[in-house]
Amino acid sequence: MLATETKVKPIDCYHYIDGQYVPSKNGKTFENVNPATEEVLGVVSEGGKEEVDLAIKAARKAIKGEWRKMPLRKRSAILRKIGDLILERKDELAMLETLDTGKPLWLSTNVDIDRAAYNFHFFADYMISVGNEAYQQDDIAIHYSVSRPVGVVGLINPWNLPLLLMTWKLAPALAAGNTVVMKPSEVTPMTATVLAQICTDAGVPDGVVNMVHGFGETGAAITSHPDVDAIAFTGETVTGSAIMKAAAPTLKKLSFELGGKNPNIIFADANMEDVIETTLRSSFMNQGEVCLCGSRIYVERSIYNEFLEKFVAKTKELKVGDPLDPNTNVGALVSKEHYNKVLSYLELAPQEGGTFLTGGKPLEGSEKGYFVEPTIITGLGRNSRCVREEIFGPVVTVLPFDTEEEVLEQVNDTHYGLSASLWTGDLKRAHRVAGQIEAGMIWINTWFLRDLRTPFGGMKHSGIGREGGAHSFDFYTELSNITIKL
Ligand SMILES: NC(=O)C1=CN([C@@H]2O[C@H](COP(=O)(O)OP(=O)(O)OC[C@H]3O[C@@H](n4cnc5c(N)ncnc54)[C@H](O)[C@@H]3O)[C@@H](O)[C@H]2O)C=CC1
Ligand SMILES: O=C(O)/C=C/C=C(\O)C(=O)O
Repeated sequence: MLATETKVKPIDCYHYIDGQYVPSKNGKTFENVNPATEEVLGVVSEGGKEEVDLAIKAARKAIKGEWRKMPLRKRSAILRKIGDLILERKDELAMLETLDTGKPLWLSTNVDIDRAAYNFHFFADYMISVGNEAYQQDDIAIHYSVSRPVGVVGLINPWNLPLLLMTWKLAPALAAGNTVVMKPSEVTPMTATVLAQICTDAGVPDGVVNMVHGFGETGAAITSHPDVDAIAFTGETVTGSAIMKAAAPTLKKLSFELGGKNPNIIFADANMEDVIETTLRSSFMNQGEVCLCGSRIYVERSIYNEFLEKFVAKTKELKVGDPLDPNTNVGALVSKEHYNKVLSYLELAPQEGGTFLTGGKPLEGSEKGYFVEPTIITGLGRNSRCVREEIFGPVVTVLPFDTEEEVLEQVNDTHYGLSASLWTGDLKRAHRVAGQIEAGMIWINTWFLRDLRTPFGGMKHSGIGREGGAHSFDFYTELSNITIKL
């Protein structure tokens, strides 16, 4: 531990199959490392084809069981209970999340774990309020639709918001009556391991929630398995592409939330104080490891210098370091591999003509842990790799622009299309520009303001489909239309 000792002990992570924690049959494990200290937190069972088969078999059996037939109100009450139990175990879960990810403990507590509970509370309410379509066609016929669960769903997740993203998929999947096999990231396995037990404690029948730990090969064994009906995935764009290929022979339903290189567009008439405060969050929250972070910042030329002066000054005030210290703003990057990836872009930036206004290097004086100083780069060309590629760390590029047309052209000149944040005091311009940005989610004069009913997801190489409210239900259900001739 660094500054603060903790009573919560890290856990070894086992698979969860048919309501039981189980090790791998062949005893294979790998180490789980705390990215802030480089200490080994524990071991994780590494699942192979055998564990994936067992988990899918349990889920397949359970799909015929009581879960999907359970009265809606009872299933909803179980979802609510899962949310309650997450909140009851909030301190423990927050600490495990921080030990696994390196993010500040206050962030795990107030964002990740709160939202994980809310994902269940939201869908517990949502599931009892939705109905299906019905149409009367003159005096000829009545058409109505009935829904059923998709079946066995594979939920595959990354390491940046481990419990938040797992529950974002698990809650609607369960609400719709499916059974699941979860595959958390190999880098952050602890909170999903606890979540599996919480589901059982809340009354979810055995076999409905299963989990297999492991690397990409374990995920691939799920995505290619003939007895899995659908895959919901969040992670890298190239992984999404590999999953699509693996899922093709068995024509699985797919939901993808992939990478991004999101623009912040700041016009001269925006409220500078709000701009600076929010840009600080959209750049460096969670060490920049949020798919929605705005890492390409475009500023209208007349306020470019003023923006940079204020933004750099505030960035320099950010405290980087011990995730357990309540004053820390930016913690450790999630793993050595990811740290090296981010550092490789910091090496590249000057070669591409960039200048660091702050940061640009590992945290000074830090001997252990994967800490990188929040970094602002200017002077890069629009085609430089640092401007075009997803770095997924505390690194932003800032470029000036002169006209609306010019900035829109640059903003849309990318394969990604996840989110954007647009800043202006002119309402007409706000609507006009927002309507032309090729992204799934656009915030005006704010960032990461969420309502779980809204469509969440990306276009182009940033994803397929949308999550949230009715959109999640669309994915996790199959519809049959029934027509009665009058
Ligand atoms: N936009 C987003 O939401 C996120 C994007 N990323 C991006 O991805 C990069 C790497 O992060 P990772 O977690 O390693 O992402 P990843 O896409 O490699 O892994 C995400 C999950 O997919 C699994 N997986 C990997 N290969 C697979 C395969 N062939 N078939 C099935 N499952 C597979 C992994 O084990 C993990 O559970 C980051 O540097 C960042 O650029 C990471 C996290 C979130
Ligand atoms: O659902 C949310 O509010 C946030 C989701 C964030 C991601 O999907 C991500 O960072 O990968």
